[in-house]
Amino acid sequence: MRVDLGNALETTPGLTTATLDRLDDRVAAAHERIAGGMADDEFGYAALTLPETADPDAIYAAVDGFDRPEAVLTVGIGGSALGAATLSNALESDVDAYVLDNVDPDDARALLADLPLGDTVVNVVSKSGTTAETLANFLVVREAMADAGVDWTERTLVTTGEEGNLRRLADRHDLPSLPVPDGVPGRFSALSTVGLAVAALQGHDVEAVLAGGRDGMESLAGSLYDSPAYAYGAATYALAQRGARTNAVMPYAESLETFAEWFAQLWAESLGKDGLGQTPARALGATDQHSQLQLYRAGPPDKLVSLIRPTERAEVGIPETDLDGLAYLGGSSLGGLLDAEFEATEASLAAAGVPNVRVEIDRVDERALGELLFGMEAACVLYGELASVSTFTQPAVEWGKKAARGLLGGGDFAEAEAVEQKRELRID
Ligand SMILES: O=P(O)(O)OC[C@H]1O[C@H](O)[C@H](O)[C@@H](O)[C@@H]1O
Repeated sequence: MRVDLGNALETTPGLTTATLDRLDDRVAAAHERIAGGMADDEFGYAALTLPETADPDAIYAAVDGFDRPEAVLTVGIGGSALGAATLSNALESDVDAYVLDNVDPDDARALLADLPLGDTVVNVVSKSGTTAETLANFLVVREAMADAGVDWTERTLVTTGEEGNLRRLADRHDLPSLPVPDGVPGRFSALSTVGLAVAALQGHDVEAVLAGGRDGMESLAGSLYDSPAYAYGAATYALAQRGARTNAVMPYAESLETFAEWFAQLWAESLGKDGLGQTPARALGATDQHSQLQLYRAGPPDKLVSLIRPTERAEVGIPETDLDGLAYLGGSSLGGLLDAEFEATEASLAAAGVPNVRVEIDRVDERALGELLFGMEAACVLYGELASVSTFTQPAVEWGKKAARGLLGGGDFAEAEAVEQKRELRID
């Protein structure tokens, strides 16, 4: 992963090299804290050791019993789904991957009607084993399988913590199961059993993903000038301090569209604390040049745009044409056009004084994705250290989970009472 901060200099809000130099002492101290947390397997920091501690053989062994399926359906939400989805939507496979995260009845019904249930592996993932959406969806999927005459116990893989409803269910039915590693919050679990089981089921090279993560680990250092991940974390932090409240993440590759979703959870849940944080916005280049870029360039000067691209792409030539005004496209390629759009967007933002950061990987493959996921996690942890927030908790999300559970009669939660107190100003 390579990071180029040039277009964040002398912008509004903006950085100067003097700002970065001053920040670098704090990066050194934060790096020591992070390295210490990793060495002691502290909660959260342990996620950054996954490239070394995750066991690919255990993952392969857990999925071994399922002959290459036609499809894999992940039932999970947030950190229990987005890492796996990022990998499966980035990498090609003849095993189709689907995610059931939301509890939208129309969507669930349509998905289940289309799936070849007899040849699908259901990958249920929940760290807590109690998330209402995941368990409800799983009950629906299980019933659909039974209705279709499929023995769900033969087609289900469970990934969960040591306790909770899902662990009990796996034990009761002797289902193949994987543990969620200790000390790893869901949004930091992409490089663990949570994110990698689907990759294994799809025939991807799990070891290469972890090797990419190790590349990322090795590039952590006590100076932002020596570490692309820390350069990204430090620059985004400093820009946020100066007013870049929104970070629009814009990969220039369809295959990385889900990466932006994964990033959004990582950034929002980890850093949105104590009135601080940076709102992640999801965009896709070049498509969103034609919808969102106007705002990013000419709207309120409270944004940073992160432009992400692979430097190698598939070669698809654009045929020559003698149509007036289009001849310039002929002989070029779709990738060449996309790269030109990427560079034009950077320049257009820079010309308007809007800070933007370039993040590049060599190509969209297992190794580069492992490095990218690790790099952004490390960037986020560094940002959290610099901002002094509790990066690895999500109390605001837990509040809503309790309120919903209380409403559904799943226990006595004071949070549910707040729902009754909703104010109204109705216009019918
Ligand atoms: O894995 P689970 O326990 O089911 O949790 C799934 C998700 O639930 C919550 O919304 C948390 O805020 C997320 O961080 C988590 O990823």
